[in-house]
Amino acid sequence: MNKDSKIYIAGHRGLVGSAILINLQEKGYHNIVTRTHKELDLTNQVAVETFFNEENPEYVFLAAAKVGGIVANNTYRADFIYENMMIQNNVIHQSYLTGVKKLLFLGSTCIYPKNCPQPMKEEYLLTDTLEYTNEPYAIAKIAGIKMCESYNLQYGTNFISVMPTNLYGPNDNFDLEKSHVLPALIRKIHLAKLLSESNYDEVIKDLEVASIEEARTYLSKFGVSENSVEIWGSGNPRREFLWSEDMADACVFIMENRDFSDTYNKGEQEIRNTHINIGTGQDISIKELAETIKNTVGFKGKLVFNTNKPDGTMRKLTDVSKLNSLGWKHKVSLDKGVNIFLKWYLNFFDR
Ligand SMILES: NC(=O)C1=CN([C@@H]2O[C@H](COP(=O)(O)OP(=O)(O)OC[C@H]3O[C@@H](n4cnc5c(N)ncnc54)[C@H](OP(=O)(O)O)[C@@H]3O)[C@@H](O)[C@H]2O)C=CC1
Ligand SMILES: C[C@H]1O[C@H](OP(=O)(O)OP(=O)(O)OC[C@H]2O[C@@H](n3cnc4c(=O)[nH]c(N)nc43)[C@H](O)[C@@H]2O)[C@@H](O)[C@@H](O)C1=O
Repeated sequence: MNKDSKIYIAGHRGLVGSAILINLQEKGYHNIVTRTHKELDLTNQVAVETFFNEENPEYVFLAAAKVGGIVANNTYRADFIYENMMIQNNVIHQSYLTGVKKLLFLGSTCIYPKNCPQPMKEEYLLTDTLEYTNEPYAIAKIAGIKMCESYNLQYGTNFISVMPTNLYGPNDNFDLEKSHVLPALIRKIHLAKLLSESNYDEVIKDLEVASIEEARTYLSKFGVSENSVEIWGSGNPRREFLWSEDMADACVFIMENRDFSDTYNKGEQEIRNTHINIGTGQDISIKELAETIKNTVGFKGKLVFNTNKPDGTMRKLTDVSKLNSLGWKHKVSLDKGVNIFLKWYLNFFDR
């Protein structure tokens, strides 16, 4: 990519897409094309075809997807498989047809088997069955990896896939039902603290409700009160978390420094491992994460584990040796990230 290259970021208002946009702008890339979901529905084949023919981007970051936490994945199973397959089919196929020079497809570490050996190496893809709560999403993501690989092998395209671990950062989703664990716990524990301080105006403002009674009724559905906060599952699953700006930096680094031909080495094993994990290589239990957030927020109440909610995969620690050997390593530790993230969240709701 050079600084004048025409670059399309699909999903530029999301958690990762917004961080990629800032990262590219900071590095001097200035010919960036974006469309909001409202302006261009990527599940619409004709609209995507028209867009690619009119704009002719040279490089594509595919960061648009139907995304959510464990309960959203398990509840909206049809939406997760349909929308993700449609978005990636349309964007990847049109990128091929219009001669895009390089595309980066964002998958997820949930592509690996439920009981995968740890840490998870790229080569463990398709070696066993998947975790059921997010199987539709994972199958769509595996289809995306195989689509990139297949187009490269048959048509000589240069499409690269990356598998991010759990991410968090500015522009994250804080919806208490649909979000991932880190934003959900920041918001739930912060609201519990506000209740414990009788700071009802702030609770009402955060939840955009009419009264504190309405707020309490809503929060009780999520086990949030002045005395305690409900944590889904047993607290025993372990997760790895990467700050979204680090994720964006890794994406731009790979687009700048890596080609499909680097990963495709003509041996069968290499063809199966064309994707690259992106993570920190360090994980933490949900219980430890909840305690860390509780201390950072300064909440004095209890954490209550609800084992009627799913645990999901017990562990998904990424092996990041491939990424590290390319010369990229994360910068933001989880402790630092949780601190900046809490500040971002408080400023966001202060606007
Ligand atoms: N967040 C995480 O922890 C992880 C994310 N990933 C992957 O990283 C990528 C980015 O995720 P993330 O930034 O968190 O997701 P977000 O939900 O924050 O952003 C996704 C973006 O895609 C857009 N989008 C969704 N559907 C459509 C559509 N039909 N047409 C056009 N735009 C659409 C959304 O717009 P709108 O909001 O308006 O619908 C949004 O801007 C995804 O591929 C995801 O699967 C992988 C592992 C972990
Ligand atoms: C990124 C990744 O995200 C999803 O997989 P997940 O890692 O299971 O994601 P999660 O962040 O929702 O949960 C992590 C753990 O945390 C526990 N947990 C506790 N309390 C809350 C809570 O309040 N909210 C949520 N969401 N989880 C909670 C929860 O029970 C689970 O044990 C998939 O979309 C998958 O497809 C994917 O790619």
